[in-house]
Amino acid sequence: MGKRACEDKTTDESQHLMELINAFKGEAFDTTQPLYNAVSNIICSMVYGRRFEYDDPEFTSLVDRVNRNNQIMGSISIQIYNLFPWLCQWIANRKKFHDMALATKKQNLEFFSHLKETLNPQMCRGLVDAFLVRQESGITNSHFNDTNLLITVMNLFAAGTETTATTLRWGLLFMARYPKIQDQVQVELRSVIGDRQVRVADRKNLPFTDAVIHETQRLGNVLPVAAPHRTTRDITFQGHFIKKGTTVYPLLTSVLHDASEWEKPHTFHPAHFLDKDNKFVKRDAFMPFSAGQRICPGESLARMELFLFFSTLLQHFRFTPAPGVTEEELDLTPCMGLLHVPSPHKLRAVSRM
Ligand code: HEM
Repeated sequence: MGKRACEDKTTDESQHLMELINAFKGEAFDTTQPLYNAVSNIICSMVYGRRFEYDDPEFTSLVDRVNRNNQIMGSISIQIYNLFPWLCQWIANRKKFHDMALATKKQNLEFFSHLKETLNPQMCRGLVDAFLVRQESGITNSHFNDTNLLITVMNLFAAGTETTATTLRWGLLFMARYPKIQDQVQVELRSVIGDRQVRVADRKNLPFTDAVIHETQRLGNVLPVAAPHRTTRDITFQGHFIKKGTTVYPLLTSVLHDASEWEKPHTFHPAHFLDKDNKFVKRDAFMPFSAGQRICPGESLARMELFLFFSTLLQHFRFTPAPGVTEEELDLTPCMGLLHVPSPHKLRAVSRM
């Protein structure tokens, strides 16, 4: 993930995303759908080996279900169900969740069967092809079975779409809310990149833009709670004894907003990631992808997508609040759920080219 082929797919997708945004002709729009489409297509390219047109019904239904699934997973009723599973028959969202998972499963099985019919082992189009080639090599007792293929693909969509798209939405919202910071990003992009396509290799020459993206992830805090883990031995942590085998939920917010680590923990302050010479600096407490052996496996892909999509959009558009809304009126309170998603809002994207 995050390698050259992914870079090319992302730069190609950013052109489609810009066309979509251009079609709003400077009118205010909800940023959700365009960003979900672009980010979902990266997963489609990686998994199925092809992108979809944004209005293809196969694609719209897939994107819509992945996102509704995540919303339902974060709903209060499903959280109650997770605590008290015996309540299952009274939880309406549980049925919705299962129905949608079944529809996603059915759709994926159709995609897989088409990919199987057209499989050329010499030319793998994506992850599914590579998996099928392993399956057909006749290895028995292997992890390359049908269930693992389906679950892997569904996991990549669930884990890799809303996280990245929501971070980008926070980034654009912060830019509209703090126009002076947006000015600085655009001045840097203009002087280092000009009109050409941004590449991953440019990141080291764009310290301010890089700092803004890191600060977006820190303050946006898209995934406040990492995946549940289990202690592998008895341990005493901060004075509390935790028995081996206990389920623990790492709270990433406690690090990303820790007042002993960050100079301005609750403010959008890109200087958190800049030294006195305005060079980019890494910070140990920056861990939106969690840490340790189970750190997010999509980190490098996500970081590449965030950089390329964000820089390309800022290079081409000026983001401002909808007419009649002042910058100060843009609400930065997140909606509660599994993910921290910005409250509903619209932005204008005015072409700079
Ligand atoms: C800004 C974007 C993203 C953020 C903030 C993020 C964050 C995280 C976090 C905090 C975890 C839990 C790690 C733990 O167990 O402690 C995780 C797990 C995971 N992420 Fe990401 N992620 C992002 C994008 C992606 C992308 C693009 C992919 C794949 C294409 C991906 C695939 C996964 C998978 C498969 C897991 C589960 C790993 C496991 O069970 O061990 N993520 N992610």
